[in-house]
Amino acid sequence: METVPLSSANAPRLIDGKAIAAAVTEDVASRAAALAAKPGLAVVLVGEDPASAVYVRMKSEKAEALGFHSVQHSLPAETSQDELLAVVDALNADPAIHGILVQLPLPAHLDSAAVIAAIDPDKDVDGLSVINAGRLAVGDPNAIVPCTPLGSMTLIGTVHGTDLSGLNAVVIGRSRLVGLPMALLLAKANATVTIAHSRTKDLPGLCQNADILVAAVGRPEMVKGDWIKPGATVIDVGTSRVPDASRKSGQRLVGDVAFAEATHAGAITPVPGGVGPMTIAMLMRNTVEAAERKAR
Ligand SMILES: Nc1nc(=O)c2c([nH]1)NC[C@@H]1CN(c3ccc(C(=O)N[C@@H](CCC(=O)O)C(=O)O)cc3)C=[N+]21
Repeated sequence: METVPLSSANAPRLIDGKAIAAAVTEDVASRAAALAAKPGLAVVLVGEDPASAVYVRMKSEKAEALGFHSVQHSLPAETSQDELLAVVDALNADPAIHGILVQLPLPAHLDSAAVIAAIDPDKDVDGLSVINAGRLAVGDPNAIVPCTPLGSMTLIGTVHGTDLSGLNAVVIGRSRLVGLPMALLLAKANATVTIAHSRTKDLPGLCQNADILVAAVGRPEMVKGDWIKPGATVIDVGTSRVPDASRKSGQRLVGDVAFAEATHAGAITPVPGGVGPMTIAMLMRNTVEAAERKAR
């Protein structure tokens, strides 16, 4: 690989997810204030995974900051399937709750598909249910779209606008939460989309053809600099914690892209401060929208 020196002259444009998320949440706050009843968001956490606990707290705090009715259910790791389903049922029946998020992954003894299926589709602000996945696939405007892809599309829009005609997009990852819905949204926006995954042949060569590259694998710095087409827009969905002795915490957050090598990208999202804040902003947006629909 030819190494491109890091200089301000050829550095990629940084896509400031934090600032764009702030604009989204400002709009959400004004929509929330216009409603007679506060939007209600319930976040359910099972077990004590520390990373999940951090994210859940960030979500609850953001909801409170926006004037939402915010409830958090922190259940012990040994919660049974029936106990968790009873919590979901109670939230489904609660008219003060418009959005329900069950933090994933759940402990191994729980059946997450059955839990997600139990959430009222109109309160499924994660967009994970079969109903919302189907609505998205067929273009039903009532689809609740998963937050990370929705936020990623907004970030792409700041570079390319909403019409991606003629652009090649490669999505690495095919998960229900990110890769699959991301590919659908890109195709809907007229991009030519390829879904890549662990069995893809010549992933670097495929990526080199991408005008828009979305990395959603969860493998730290997997995408190398020479995989990136000069001028490409790079959306880095990964957030992995890696050991870093120079930090007080002993670790640092890195994406799926070797950021320091991406000097010739046209635009790139940093980690942290890129897709992550957009995910939370879009969760708030999906919740206020669910509350608006209920009020109609
Ligand atoms: N049902 C469900 N829905 C989810 O949306 C969901 C989930 N389960 N399980 C885990 C993943 C992960 N996730 C993130 C959200 C925000 C940041 C975020 O804001 N990150 C900050 C950094 C935060 C930090 O310092 O740790 C940033 O990138 O700037 C990251 C990751 C949502 N997830």
